[in-house]
Amino acid sequence: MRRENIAVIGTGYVGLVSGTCFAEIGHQAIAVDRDQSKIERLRQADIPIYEPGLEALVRSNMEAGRLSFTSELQEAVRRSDILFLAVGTPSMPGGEVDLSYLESAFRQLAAAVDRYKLIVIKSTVPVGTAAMAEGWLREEGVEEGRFDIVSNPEFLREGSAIHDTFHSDRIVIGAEDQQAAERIAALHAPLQAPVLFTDRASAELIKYASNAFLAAKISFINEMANVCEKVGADIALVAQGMGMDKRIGSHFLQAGIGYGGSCFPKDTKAQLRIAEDVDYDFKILRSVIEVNALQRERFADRIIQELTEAGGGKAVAVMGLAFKPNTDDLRDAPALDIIEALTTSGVQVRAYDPVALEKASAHMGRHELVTFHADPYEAVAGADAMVITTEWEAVKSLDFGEVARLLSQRLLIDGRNCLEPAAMAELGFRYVSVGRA
Ligand SMILES: NC(=O)c1ccc[n+]([C@@H]2O[C@H](COP(=O)([O-])OP(=O)(O)OC[C@H]3O[C@@H](n4cnc5c(N)ncnc54)[C@H](O)[C@@H]3O)[C@@H](O)[C@H]2O)c1
Ligand SMILES: O=c1ccn([C@@H]2O[C@H](COP(=O)(O)OP(=O)(O)O[C@H]3O[C@H](CO)[C@@H](O)[C@H](O)[C@H]3O)[C@@H](O)[C@H]2O)c(=O)[nH]1
Repeated sequence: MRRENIAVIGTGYVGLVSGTCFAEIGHQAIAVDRDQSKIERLRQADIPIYEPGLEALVRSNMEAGRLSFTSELQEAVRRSDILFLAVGTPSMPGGEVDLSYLESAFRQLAAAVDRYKLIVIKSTVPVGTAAMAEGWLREEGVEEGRFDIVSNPEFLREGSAIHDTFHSDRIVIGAEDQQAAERIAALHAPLQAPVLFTDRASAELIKYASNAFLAAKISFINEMANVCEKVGADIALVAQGMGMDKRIGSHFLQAGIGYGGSCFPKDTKAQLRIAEDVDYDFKILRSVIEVNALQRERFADRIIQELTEAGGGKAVAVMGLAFKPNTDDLRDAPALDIIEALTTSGVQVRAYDPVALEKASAHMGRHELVTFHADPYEAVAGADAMVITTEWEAVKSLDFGEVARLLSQRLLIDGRNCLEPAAMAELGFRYVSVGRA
């Protein structure tokens, strides 16, 4: 294998995980971030995000001299032959993608293009961005022939990012230049993943299409769950039966309070906007987004209805703040919207999360109706109901006999369908879940 000198620009989830994994498979990787405090922490192998297994991998690759961190972008570019861009591409209020971080990184790196550089866009970007980035480099005076730009979207999930990288379903390489494409494929060869070569526009679109399709699966199963509640069917069995059909597949059919996180909400809105910009009304996607927002609202309404029917309780323990287990990421976390809806109705919230508590309290600030608890039993003690918003193992494995004793009313509302209805009923709970009448 040819050992490449790689710079990864941006050390969020994607930059940090992919830079570390490139080092792990034998390349020389330097990870760059403009956030100096992040770089100082990373140099001590102090990982700013919670991602299982990442710290050990960063540490061992730093010790082996294959991974380093810097805030000097141009220095990193001079020392490297392949540059991966993994900066954020957040949503703007109208759904359009904010490419300002990407543009600024391209313009900054231009001054350091002292010889041929192979530049790879790993950030999720709208169709046409790779072509536009060529224009940014030319405007900065970089000569034609000194670079190629390749699109190589990232498909890892938070919480299982390292596993996903080493067991990738596919590596998509969108390029105009065949040699550039083959070099990026060779770089990934130790991962032994299937490679799909495409043009750049198709690669850019594959990323949005994949996220939009997965989000659609979730909204579909959530609507089926809502129907199940009305007709007295069980969504878990419906999903199981559907998933046994290989054409449908069993993944992403978990009904609940809908999707959140740093990707699905922003990427579905971006894809809708991309379609609008070419005069296409992407009707399914519009509904997927609407259903997802409604699912959170329905759940908050259900909690209030259950509290009222149980005699007007006013305090709930909200278990899980991160948008999914095994991450401390709070971006577009359903729990935060649900807490807001509850407090707006005057309900007191006793919030628990095994890893995201500190971030959540910093993010939400002080609120007279919200308290944060590092101990799950303390969160539950004296509350009128327990609400599950993230299916953390630490929540699923609680001693529910003890929870029943600590709650002032045995009301358990499970937004992730992660507990067994019969077992909860046996403990005397009124157990409410999504789509399981
Ligand atoms: N988070 C995920 O699970 C995931 C998965 C697949 C794809 N993506 C996509 O990957 C991209 C990055 O996502 P993320 O969650 O890792 O982002 P993030 O927002 O967590 O991190 C981006 C990092 O880039 C840094 N940065 C911004 N401008 C810079 C510059 N000019 N020079 C150096 N550093 C700079 C920021 O300081 C920040 O640390 C996005 O486009 C996202 O949609 C994310
Ligand atoms: O059956 C399911 C599966 C997921 N979710 C929710 O969907 C959201 C996203 O989950 P997941 O896809 O596991 O996490 P992400 O880390 O956001 O990963 C998605 O977004 C990334 C960023 O683009 C992509 O790289 C990944 O392929 C894509 O799965 C979370 O809120 C989950 O709770 C459900 O409600 N039901």
